[in-house]
Amino acid sequence: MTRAITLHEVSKYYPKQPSPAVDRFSLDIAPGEFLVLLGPSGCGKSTVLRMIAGLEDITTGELLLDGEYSNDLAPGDRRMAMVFQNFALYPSMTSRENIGFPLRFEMPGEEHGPRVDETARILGIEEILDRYPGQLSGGERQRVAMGRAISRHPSVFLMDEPLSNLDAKLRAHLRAEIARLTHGMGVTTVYVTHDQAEAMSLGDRVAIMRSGVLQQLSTPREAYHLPENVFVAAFVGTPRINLLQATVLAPLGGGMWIDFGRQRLGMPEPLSLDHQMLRIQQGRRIIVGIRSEAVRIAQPSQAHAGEVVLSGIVEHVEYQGHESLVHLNTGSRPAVVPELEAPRPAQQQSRSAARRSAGGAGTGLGKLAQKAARRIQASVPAREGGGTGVKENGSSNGSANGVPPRPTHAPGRAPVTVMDRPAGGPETQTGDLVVRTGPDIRVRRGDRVPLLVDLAHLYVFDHEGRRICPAPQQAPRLE
Ligand SMILES: Nc1ncnc2c1ncn2[C@@H]1O[C@H](COP(=O)(O)OP(=O)(O)OP(=O)(O)O)[C@@H](O)[C@H]1O
Repeated sequence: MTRAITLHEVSKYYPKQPSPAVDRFSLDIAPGEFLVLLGPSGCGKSTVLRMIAGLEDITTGELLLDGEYSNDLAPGDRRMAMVFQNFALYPSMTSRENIGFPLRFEMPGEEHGPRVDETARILGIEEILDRYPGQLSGGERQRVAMGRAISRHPSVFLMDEPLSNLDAKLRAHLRAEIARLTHGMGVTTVYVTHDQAEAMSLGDRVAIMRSGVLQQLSTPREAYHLPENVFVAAFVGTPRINLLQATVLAPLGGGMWIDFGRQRLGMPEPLSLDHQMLRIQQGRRIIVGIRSEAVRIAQPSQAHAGEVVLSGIVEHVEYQGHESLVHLNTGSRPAVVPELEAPRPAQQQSRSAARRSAGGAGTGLGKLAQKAARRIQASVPAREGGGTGVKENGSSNGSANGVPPRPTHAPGRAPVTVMDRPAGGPETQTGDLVVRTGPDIRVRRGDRVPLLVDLAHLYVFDHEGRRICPAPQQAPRLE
């Protein structure tokens, strides 16, 4: 049996925390769907997962399982199995005993052997059934942990960064295995990760979160091609999308340019519908997003229809084997999305990892884990609020043009804070634009090279970070 999960306007307030860890979060997960919760550390992913599991109380809002109100359903009655980052195996039990352990409670008095053997066969771990966790590699331990979840025949898998403790090669391998297993079993899966590549490759859909607020719920393809805001655009995709500050110039006499300061992009006439919509941004600060594959190094004479000309000075070439990434300085000012710039502290475990190691081994849905979660003190840094607009050169929310400020954000939709980064500052030394090229590109540091930008893949975000081009209502559906 597999379940439908609905979260309706769910919020979570932890004691003594000024802002909610999860803020009016709504989501429908279909039976058998693989849904990924994606976002930076501290954005509330694990809290959502734990509320679904019943390990965390829901402060306001509703959880429905197969349409039934389930906020108060005991964790053990939800038929869900959890897989954690730290494997959570009992060190004094063999793999066989670890996999069979939850069956003592699920199938009391019954013979567990056949169920354990069946699970081991699915996972290809028959050979390690008689070994202890200390005698297993990280990948094998995680397979055993998954075995323990699978053997229960749950109706839902809840996976909290299950691959983060493994090296990159093993991660990629197990990722494929998880996709195969969960789809094969048709079990509804909710998977938490901060790794966008993992989310993109695994999820039927991804729910991208920031500061407790759902930013976008879509297929991975739509998140990449039609990001709803600058945060999603910057979070999804490697290398990160180029984000440049600009102004729209649209004089009454005609013509339209996107002005980056030292260079301008001329919009071809007649203006497309999307570009006509940009006219209302005349004089305002905008953020332009250009993916690195939407620019090529080529002479203006080679431009196709829809390509416009820029130029840049080569700062650095990153050789990647199958391609090269050319870092260029176009003299523009990059826009910074604060939550994405701060690196994940090396020493600090993710909060969910800290909570899990405090909880120790177990089935993950027991009282022990619940108590351990509550022991986590409010020692984490204060989070930013829901976002108040753009921090750039004192420009305000459109009121300078006589336009009244926008109302505060709709439930669950906070504007995205974007910060100014001065041109010519230390950051621009590594280039403000990254262009993807073939591996054999012959350019040297200091060369000025001509660039062609494909306008069909140009994103424009307003000063609050919302995508305005392609216009939300015009965007073609991808599926
Ligand atoms: N028990 C708690 N008491 C107080 N605040 C908490 C508690 N657990 C989590 N938080 C706060 O709630 C917010 C969301 O935490 P959560 O662990 O859900 O984020 P996350 O996105 O899963 O992060 P990570 O990837 O680091 O695990 C954070 O700001 C965190 O500080």
